[in-house]
Amino acid sequence: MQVSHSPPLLELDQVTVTRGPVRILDRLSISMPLGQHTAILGPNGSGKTSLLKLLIRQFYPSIDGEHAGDVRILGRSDWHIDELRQRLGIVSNELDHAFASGRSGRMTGLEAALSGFSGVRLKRHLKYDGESDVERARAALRRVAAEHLADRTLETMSTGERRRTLIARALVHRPAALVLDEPTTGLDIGSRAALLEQLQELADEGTTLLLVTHHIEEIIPAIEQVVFLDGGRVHSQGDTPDMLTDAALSQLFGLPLSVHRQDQHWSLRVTGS
Ligand SMILES: Nc1ncnc2c1ncn2[C@@H]1O[C@H](COP(=O)(O)OP(=O)(O)OP(=O)(O)O)[C@@H](O)[C@H]1O
Repeated sequence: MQVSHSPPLLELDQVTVTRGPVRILDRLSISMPLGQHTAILGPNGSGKTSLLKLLIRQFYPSIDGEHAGDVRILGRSDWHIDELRQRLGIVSNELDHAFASGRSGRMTGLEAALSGFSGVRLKRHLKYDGESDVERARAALRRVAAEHLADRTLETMSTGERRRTLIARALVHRPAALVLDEPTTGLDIGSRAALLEQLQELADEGTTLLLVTHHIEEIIPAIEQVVFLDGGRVHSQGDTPDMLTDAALSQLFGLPLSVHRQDQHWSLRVTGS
């Protein structure tokens, strides 16, 4: 593990988020060093999307009694969203849907990558700094083997092609970390393997990965730490091989499961009761 002396990538200290009577996140505490590739794994409804919304400032901690939780990213709580986007690349399912069709879907791969500089989602709002940014956007597309998609519109791309283009969009600022929300959802077996290999390469090149998922197959060899989320709380956390056991995953997902590992790839099967 290559952990830097920079502030942690992410620190959540006793964060509660409530909506009416619903306690979506419940005194959640997580600390994740920069340089440590981590997966947050949890069943449906465990709070994964809500955690992402905290990172992109769509959710804020709720006051819980006397206590207000704190979300610190790279040591700071008070980020402006534009500034934050330069340090933290985020590819969420919501972003993926937004770019799949409509006016955002009419952007080309290159325009979509360029839109990462200002975070806009429409071609007419594009703002970037001339040829040097165009070259950086092309370099980001190259990093995820998507340069050939530069002139194709997103609405004509396959799910896997669009996903890679959006990862390039998140990479244009060369962020310290990349946050990915179930990155292989909707991808066939070949596209999934190719994308996971590219994520492994990005991790090897020094981009910290934070993967939020319920697919154990997405836990690539680079992932060193796994945090189990359940009912808006951290259920447990630890080194990947210690966490991905039959007993631990059966308990997390609430049914008998058996874990398999072959050539550093994880998979999960439901076993007979
Ligand atoms: N705005 C909201 N108002 C009320 N309840 C909400 C709201 N947003 C989320 N929840 C509830 O909070 C819980 C966690 O939701 P969240 O979407 O974060 O889970 P998740 O782990 O991402 O699930 P999935 O894997 O199905 O996407 C769920 O029970 C959900 O119904």
